[in-house]
Amino acid sequence: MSSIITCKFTQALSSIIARATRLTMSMIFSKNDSVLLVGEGNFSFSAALSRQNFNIELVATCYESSACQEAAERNVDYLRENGICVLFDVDATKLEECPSLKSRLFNKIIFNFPHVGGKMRIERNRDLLRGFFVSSVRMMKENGQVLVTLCNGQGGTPMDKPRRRWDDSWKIVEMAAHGNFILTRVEPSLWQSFRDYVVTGYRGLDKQFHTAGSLTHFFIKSEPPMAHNIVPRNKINTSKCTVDNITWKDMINNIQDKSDCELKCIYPCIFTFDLTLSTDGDFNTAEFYKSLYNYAGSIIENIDLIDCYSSPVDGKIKRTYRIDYKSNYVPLYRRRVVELHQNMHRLRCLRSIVACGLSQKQDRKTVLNRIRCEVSSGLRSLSVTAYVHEREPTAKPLRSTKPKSKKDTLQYFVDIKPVKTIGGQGGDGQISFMRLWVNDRAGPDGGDGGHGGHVIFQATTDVKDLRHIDSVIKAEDGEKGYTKDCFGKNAEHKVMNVPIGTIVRDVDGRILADLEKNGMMFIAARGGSGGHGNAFFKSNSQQTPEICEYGAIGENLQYVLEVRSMAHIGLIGLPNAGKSTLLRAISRARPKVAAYPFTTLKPHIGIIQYDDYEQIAVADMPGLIEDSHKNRGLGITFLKHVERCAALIFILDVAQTEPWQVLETLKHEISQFNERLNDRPQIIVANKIDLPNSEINLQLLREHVDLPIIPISAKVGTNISTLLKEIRILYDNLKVNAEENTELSMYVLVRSMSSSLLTVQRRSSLEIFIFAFISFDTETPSDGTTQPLTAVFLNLPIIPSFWLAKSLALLTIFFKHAIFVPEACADSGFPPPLPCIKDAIAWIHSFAFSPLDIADCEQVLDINMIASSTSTNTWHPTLDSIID
Ligand SMILES: Nc1nc2c(ncn2[C@@H]2O[C@H](COP(=O)(O)OP(=O)(O)OP(=O)(O)O)[C@@H](O)[C@H]2O)c(=O)[nH]1
Ligand SMILES: [Mg+2]
Repeated sequence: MSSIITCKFTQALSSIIARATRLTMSMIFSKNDSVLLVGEGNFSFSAALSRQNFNIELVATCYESSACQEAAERNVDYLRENGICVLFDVDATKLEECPSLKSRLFNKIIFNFPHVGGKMRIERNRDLLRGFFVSSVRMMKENGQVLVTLCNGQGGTPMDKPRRRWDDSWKIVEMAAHGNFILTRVEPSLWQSFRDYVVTGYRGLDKQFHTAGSLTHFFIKSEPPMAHNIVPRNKINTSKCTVDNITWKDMINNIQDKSDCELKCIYPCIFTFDLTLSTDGDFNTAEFYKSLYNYAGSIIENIDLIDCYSSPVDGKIKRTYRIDYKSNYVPLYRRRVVELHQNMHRLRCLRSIVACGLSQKQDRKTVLNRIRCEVSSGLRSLSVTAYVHEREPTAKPLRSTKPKSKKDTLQYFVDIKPVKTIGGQGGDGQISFMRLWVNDRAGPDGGDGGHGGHVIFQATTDVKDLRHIDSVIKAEDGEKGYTKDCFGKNAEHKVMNVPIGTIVRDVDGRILADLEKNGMMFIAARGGSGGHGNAFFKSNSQQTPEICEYGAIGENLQYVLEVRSMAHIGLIGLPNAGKSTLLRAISRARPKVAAYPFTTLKPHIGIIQYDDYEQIAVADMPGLIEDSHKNRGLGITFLKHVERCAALIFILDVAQTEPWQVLETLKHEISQFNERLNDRPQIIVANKIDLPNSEINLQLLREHVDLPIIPISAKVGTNISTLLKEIRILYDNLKVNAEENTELSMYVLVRSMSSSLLTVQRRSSLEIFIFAFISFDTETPSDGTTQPLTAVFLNLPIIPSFWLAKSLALLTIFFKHAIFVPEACADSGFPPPLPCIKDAIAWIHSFAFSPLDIADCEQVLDINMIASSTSTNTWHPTLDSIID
């Protein structure tokens, strides 16, 4: 009986839910609406919506190029059977690029649970939303709506329970503003009653999103801010407002300026920025408010005077106002408001603006930026590059919101490290004899020892310096052999990660390897091989050998590791110029700052992050002084670090007199270390412009130095953003130049001339084939030539002699030029280079099918013969000339 009641109750409940759903849906969809569904992972939502029979025209799209799951395939079949258009490969941020959607407009565009995949990618999810709104505005009919359903907390509106921090949310209202949409409604997810709707999670069907508390956001199109919609129609009469302490709220209180637009944006964003004015005494607040009211009164929520002070530079009174921008009708996003805010300079009545500070938080009490120079003329002419690139889009530096660590662990950048590498010892062989109960002399069964591990340096992006490398690196030893023919275990190789671009030198300074690509390895010390056990020595004549081998000792070699590129940019300046302060201001690095010279003794690296995920490394250096090259101060040996920076920033303290002399000194000192350092791209920065006299010194510096100068205050934070933009422009130029140069660069790096293995890498797309013969047949054949036994193909593995003929012939098909490395033969005690190479050429020539152009080969050989008489390093220019 009770089960019948339950059953009836359930039926009644589901029919009520179904009716309620239909009612809600009928309020959303009108008859014959064309609806575009975006990002339909498994098409279950499209199928569920079509089953409701709302008389609407559906187009279902998804990002993937096919339906990968069975359920998705079923849904697609169902949709197609019912005449619904299903499109694959549709990017939600480029809807207009889809050929089938190009000429169509829709009443509704629905995007449920947008996500880029992976966890915690807030920035990228915001980009997705922004791109979607910008794209969908082109696909909308007039009065169309966009519906976006997000998980609880993602949207960042007060409807989210619990509400996340604004900067931790996807900022849907601001992202929609990029497409000129405003939020008009937020409802608990409309589709919860769709039984068949299975939300695809970011890990596929099996891990779904938490849809509890999800919200559907409704957006409509609006107009971007223009004069007619941000300037209020009702004008202010300021004749009565002569009091100086009048507030913004008082002034606009009596003005009812209703917009024609009926639909209001709910939960609009508020943007708060500061404005600093230089006043001459008779400042009229009412007139100032009126100017702002007539400029953008509809979107200004409030204005507060937050600071009023007398400038130590020019003695004028500075007034800092904090302006809140907010609109219920016009879509606002940060960059748009920043432009509006900065355009205030154009207002004649506001010519005295000295700074447009951008405040991070509303409740912040301090004035962030007090730029002491006139914005309209001064700032624009600060730097040629800044001026030229002013209108070009440059990536914006990101400010880290995470607080810096308070630990006082000093972390220096280690870019040179001498290391001793010891390969593991091979395990000893075992002597043992098997005894069985029927055969107590079953023979020798001592196993071999395992091989010792190698020490390997591997280039990886995971590490940036050599701080973690110990001065002695020893690989594990192999295990000894066991009885019963059991072999000892080979030891694991010891792989040490080094930064990409690490150069391995031997103790004499010769370059042995350049690990310039991710994953490249260099075997620094080979482990010894394991010794044979006595079972190995069993022979017909010796059935019970009582001998075994000891494991071989691993190689013990010393190297010097060097990181070729330390940072993109190096900071050069006198002690106390503010280099460390600047690095602290622009990055999360924490070099020590103090008012005494030579605070910094070793380089520090800081990373500047940009909003296009580019990272620029900046190195803080110890201070340089006059006659550093004569070993005054810390000397100039630390400039070897500067050699590894692609560009330089000269920091001058303009609070001191004659800063141009300082610049001369710095340039002279670095030229004493390496003349070519002065040719590197540079930026000149005038620091400490917050101090008295800096204005005058800056002016004089400009007269003496004919280069762009960026005035900053590293301590106060003035003009840092301009500097960061300049750094980015410089970096982009560097990248372009680097890409152009790599085509023709090529290095030949030889590990150890006396060793039998050479390591050479090809660093260009040119078809050059490099090889060396490392051993020759000692038995001279009748024709008097020697024959190569083993060759090392320097960009290929070792090829044994019996493969040599064929392999060589095959290889020469693919390569236009060949380069011999003759030193290998010379050093390994085999015939002297010249006859040996001639033999080799004759030998290659003897192949009937060899397509190798001997003329070319000989020409190359001539050059190489000259090069081979000098050190390895001199090969670089030689090889470059070959390529040229
Ligand atoms: N007023 C003012 N003081 C600054 C500014 N930049 C740096 N300082 C001060 O100058 C002093 C030296 O700053 P550091 O950053 O240690 O200088 P440094 O160039 O790294 O000095 P060394 O490491 O000794 O070469 C500190 O007391 C800073 O507070 C600035 O822009 N304005
Ligand atoms: Mg310092």
